[in-house]
Order: sequence, then structure tokens, then C-alpha cells
Amino acid sequence: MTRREFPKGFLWGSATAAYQIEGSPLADGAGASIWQRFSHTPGKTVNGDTGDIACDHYRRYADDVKLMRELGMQAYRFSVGWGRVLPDGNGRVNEKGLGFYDRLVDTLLENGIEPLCTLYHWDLPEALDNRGGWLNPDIANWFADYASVMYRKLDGRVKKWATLNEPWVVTDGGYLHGALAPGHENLFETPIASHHLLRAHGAAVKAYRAEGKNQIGIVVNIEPKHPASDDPADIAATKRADAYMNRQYLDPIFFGRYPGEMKEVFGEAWPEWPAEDYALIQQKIDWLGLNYYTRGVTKADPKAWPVGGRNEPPKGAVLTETGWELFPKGLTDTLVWMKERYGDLPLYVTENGAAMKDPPIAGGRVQDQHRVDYLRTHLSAVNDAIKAGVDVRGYMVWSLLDNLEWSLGYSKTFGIVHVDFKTQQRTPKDSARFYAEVIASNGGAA
Ligand SMILES: N=[N+]=NCCCCNC(=O)[C@@H]1[C@H]2[C@H](O)[C@@H](O)[C@H](O)[C@@H](CO)[C@@H]12
Repeated sequence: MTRREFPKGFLWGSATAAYQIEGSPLADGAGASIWQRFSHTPGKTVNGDTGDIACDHYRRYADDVKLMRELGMQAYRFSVGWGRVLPDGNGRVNEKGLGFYDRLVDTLLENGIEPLCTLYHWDLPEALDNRGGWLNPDIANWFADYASVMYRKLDGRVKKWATLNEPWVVTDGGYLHGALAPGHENLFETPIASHHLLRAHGAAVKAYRAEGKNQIGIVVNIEPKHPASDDPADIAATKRADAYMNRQYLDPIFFGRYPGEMKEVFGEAWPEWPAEDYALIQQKIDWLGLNYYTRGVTKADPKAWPVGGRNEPPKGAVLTETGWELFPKGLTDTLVWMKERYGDLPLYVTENGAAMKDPPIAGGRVQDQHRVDYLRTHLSAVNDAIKAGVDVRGYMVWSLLDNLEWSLGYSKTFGIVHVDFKTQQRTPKDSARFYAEVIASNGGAA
């Protein structure tokens, strides 16, 4: 094993999301989310899987925090179920829902684990979706009001906030391709939802500056886009794919403008926006979260909405169970690119992991060597970015637990801890043992 030095104080942790692990979606006065509705709509998820129970984390959180401590975790990135706290999406606060996150944060701190809080991880209150959701310009204020409720309750104990998780997936999955809640397939709605997500992000950051005393950022999924060949059509499609996924959200935040290719991508569906929107979106942020899984290889294809290019991993590529190419160098390249394009602000890898075909439990072990190898190569890639001068401050493995992989249900498992969904028994996999060694050696075991 090569010794890999990570900076002193590098933050090692794991990540999850409310709807994927909590269960009890309507308990204690919680309001339904769009994922409650979507997962209960026949045909929307594999096997009709829902988050009704999931990992039962709403009730088992104390044991899960204890498990994090046993693994030596220093941080835990979780998300808040907006509807649990504001059942109608705005207005009255559900104190019991807020109380869950209050207890979770205290339990984490009592166990020496830093809480990182994501305000929005895809589970919009159904009540707000019924009023247009991300298509209603008022959602920027709804989101900022909800964020302020959370700041008042948790800021100080939570020192790192993220407004949104992966706005690209929210819109590409939820408004364009219909694969995710709320399940729309509408080219015209997609850029409108994106713009309102960015305005909501800006409004929440502005609200934080008025009363927060710590740090706030945003979490984006980025993957390097490479042309399938040197055919000019492939190269042009790759540029559009890069703009659409990788630059569409951070360019407005850092430069106050969308990438020029967006007009090409959306054509007549691409709207114009007023200058004051960009001023709101451009609120200064303190840190950036990168969710990295894979790279994209783009092949020109006029039928492939909306960039006119489809993802085509090269022959011989090794794929995970979700069909994503193993490409750890892309993590190094992306971290370097983010620093060079957006400046030297603190970066955190807020998600990185893989769905692998795990062997069944045998003798109390899950020998997920593929996942160990994935983590080892990607941690090495993070270390390469640090050596290249990128200010990477932490790494959160996706995910702590096997959980509800959205529309794929429980059929795909990303956890370093196995969950038996019949008994709710947690079993650390070999990858959890490996990760515990990595943490204990500050990366040396990678
Ligand atoms: N081709 N291709 N491209 C890959 C595009 C990745 C987009 N999906 C994500 O990043 C989601 C993120 C989410 O936060 C989490 O809630 C999900 O459980 C994980 C695993 O799916 C990842």
C-alpha cells in the first residue's frame, strides 16, 4: 500500500439523504414530499419500492450514529426533509419534525462527528409542488424561509450548510426525462426549474448572511465530458453536454451568466432572465461540494435530448451496477478544473461511491472488494488533486448505508454498510473496514 498524505484536519465522513434512509415519511405531522407521491405511483420505481421504511433511520438514528463513531467517522452529511419541518412547505413549523434534526445533530456532536446539513436533497413538499413547485418563481422565497427556520435552529452546531444537492439531476431527472419526481417530461419547463433552483439557492445564501455565522455552499454533480471520437460532431456535442451538466449551475453563481451553449441546447425553450435574478444568484459562497461518480463520453446523436449527444462509454470500459464507467482520473481532473475555473475556495468531495454487485453476507462479512478498489483508486485521485494544489478539505463516501436508490429502489446498493431491509440489521462491509483504516491513518491506508 502506498502511503498517501492527506492534509492535517482533512475531514473524513459519509453522506446520506432524508428520503433515501429515514422512512416514517408522514410520522409526527410530517407533510408528504413529491417522492412520497412519486414512489407510490405504479411503475415509477423498480419493484414499486418506496421510502415508507427505507433504513428506518428516523427511529434508528442513534444506533446509526454509534455505528459511524465505531467506524471513526469525523463528519456526516445528511439532508433535511423539508416537509417534515414545514408540512405545507411554508408557514407553520412542525416542531416534532424539527425536533428530529435537533436530536440528530446533538447526537452527532456528542459522538464527535461534525454534521454537514443539506437543505434540499430532492424531496420537495407536495404542497408546494401543487402550487407549481420549482416552476413557481415564489419558490425562492419559500426556500429561503424554510432555510431560515433551519439556520435559527441548528446554525452553530451545524457549521457547514449546503443549499441544494445536484440541481442538474433535479431538473434533468424531474423535469426533462421524467425519471425522478415530480416526473415531468418538458423541454420548456427544464430551464425554468433550473433558474428557479438557482434563485432559491441565492435567496437562501442571502438569508444566511443575515443570520448565519458559519459557512454555506452548494453541492453539484460534475463529470468530465470526453468526445467519443475526433469527429467534429462528437466534439460539438461534448461541449454542449459539458455546458449542460457541468457549467450550467456554477457559471451563473460565479460569473452571473449561463454558458453560451445553453441557447443551442434548448433552442426556443431557452428563456431570457432579468439582471436582478443574476444578482441574487451570485451571492458569494464559502465552499463548494463535488459529487463525483464517473466521466461522460459523448457521441453525437440528434435524437438524444437535449444536447444532441448520448453517453457512450468506450469498448472495454468497466462499469458499475448503474452503468457508470470507472474513471478515477476524472475526479482529479474535475477538482483541478473547479479550482482553475471558479477560484481557490474550499472544496469537499461530498459524494463518491459505487453501486456494486455485493456478495451475500457470509460469516458476518460482505466481501465487497470491488468497492474497496473503487474507494482506493478514487481516494488516490483526491490525493493527486491535493498534490496539484487544490484546497480539498474533506471526503464523504456515498453512502453510509445501503438505501433507496430513487427510481432504482433497493435494487442498487451504494452503502459501505449492508442493510437487511427485512430485519433492518446493519453489517459493515469490507469497504467499511477499509474506510475505517483510511480514516484512522488520515488516508495512509488508501
Ligand atoms: N451517466 N451518468 N451520469 C451519472 C450522473 C450521476 C447523477 N446522480 C447522482 O449523482 C446521484 C447522487 C445523489 O445525490 C444521491 O442521492 C444518489 O443516491 C447517488 C447515486 O445515484 C448520486
